[in-house]
Amino acid sequence: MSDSTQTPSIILETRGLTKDFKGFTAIKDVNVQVQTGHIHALIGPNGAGKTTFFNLLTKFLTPTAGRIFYDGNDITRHRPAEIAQHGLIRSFQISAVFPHLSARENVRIALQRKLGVSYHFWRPIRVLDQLNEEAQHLLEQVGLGEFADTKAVELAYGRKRALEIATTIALKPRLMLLDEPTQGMSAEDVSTVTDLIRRVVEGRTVVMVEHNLNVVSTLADRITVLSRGEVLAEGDYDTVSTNPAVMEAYMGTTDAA
Ligand SMILES: Nc1ncnc2c1ncn2[C@@H]1O[C@H](COP(=O)(O)OP(=O)(O)OP(=O)(O)O)[C@@H](O)[C@H]1O
Repeated sequence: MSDSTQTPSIILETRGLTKDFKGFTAIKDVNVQVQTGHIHALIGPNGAGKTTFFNLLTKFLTPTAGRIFYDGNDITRHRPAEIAQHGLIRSFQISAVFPHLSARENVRIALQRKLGVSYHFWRPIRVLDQLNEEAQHLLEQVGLGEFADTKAVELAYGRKRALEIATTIALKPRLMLLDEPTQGMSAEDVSTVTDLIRRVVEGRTVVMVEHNLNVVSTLADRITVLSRGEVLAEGDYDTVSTNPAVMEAYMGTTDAA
C-alpha cells in the first residue's frame, strides 16, 4: 500500500535544548518542531522560560546542552548574523527603529540592508527611487501608506509596531521570530496588529512568543506550552486550551484572562 501523504517539512527543530543559569535550569530538554508555513506560538505562565527559549533560537544565548536545526542544518553554534543571512530574522525591538527618520526611510534602510548595501547618500537616484517604491508598497501592506513621511518617533505605539513588522518583512525572512508583538497595546491596537500579522505573514513561517491568548487563538496553527522550562503540552488552540495540565498551570495567573 502506498502512502501518498507527505511528511510536512520542518524548518526549525530543537533537540534536547537545555539552558542552565548558574545551576538553575530555565530550559530543560525541550524538543520542538516548527512546520514550514505555520504560525507557531510559544506560551506559558510567567517565568516558564519563553524568553530564554526565544533567545536560544535567535542565538542571543548559548545553550548548555542540545541542538538547534534550521532547514536541516545544525545552527547551534552559529552567530546571530550568520543565521540572519539565511533568513531567520527576529523582529526588531521598537528601539531599533530609527526614531528621527521617516517611516519610508526606515523601511528603505532595511531593504538596502537586504541588498547588502549600506546607506549611501550617493547611490544613483534611480536605485533609490526603486527602493522608495518598494518601501511604499510595504508601508501600504502594513497600513502605513499615509504615514510614509512621518518620523518614526511621531507614530502612535501600534503604528510603530506596524513599522517594525514592515522593516522585518523588508529583510525577506524565511522564518520570522516575533517577540510579543502585541505587548503593551490597547485592545484596539491588539486587534489591528493581529489582523496585520495575519495578513502580512501569509505563506511565511513565524515563531512568536505571545502572552495574549486571544491573539494566539486567532493566529497560531500550533502552540507549544512551556511551564518551568519544560514542554507541558503541544497542539492547536483547542487541544492545548482544554488540556487539564495547561489549565492548572495557568490558574491564578492573569495570562489566562
Ligand atoms: N540571565 C539569567 N540569569 C538567571 N536566571 C535567569 C536569567 N534569565 C532568565 N532566568 C530565569 O529563568 C526562568 C525563565 O525566565 P524567562 O524570562 O525565560 O521566562 P518567561 O516565560 O519569558 O517569563 P515572562 O512571561 O515573565 O517573560 C525565570 O525563573 C528567570 O528568573
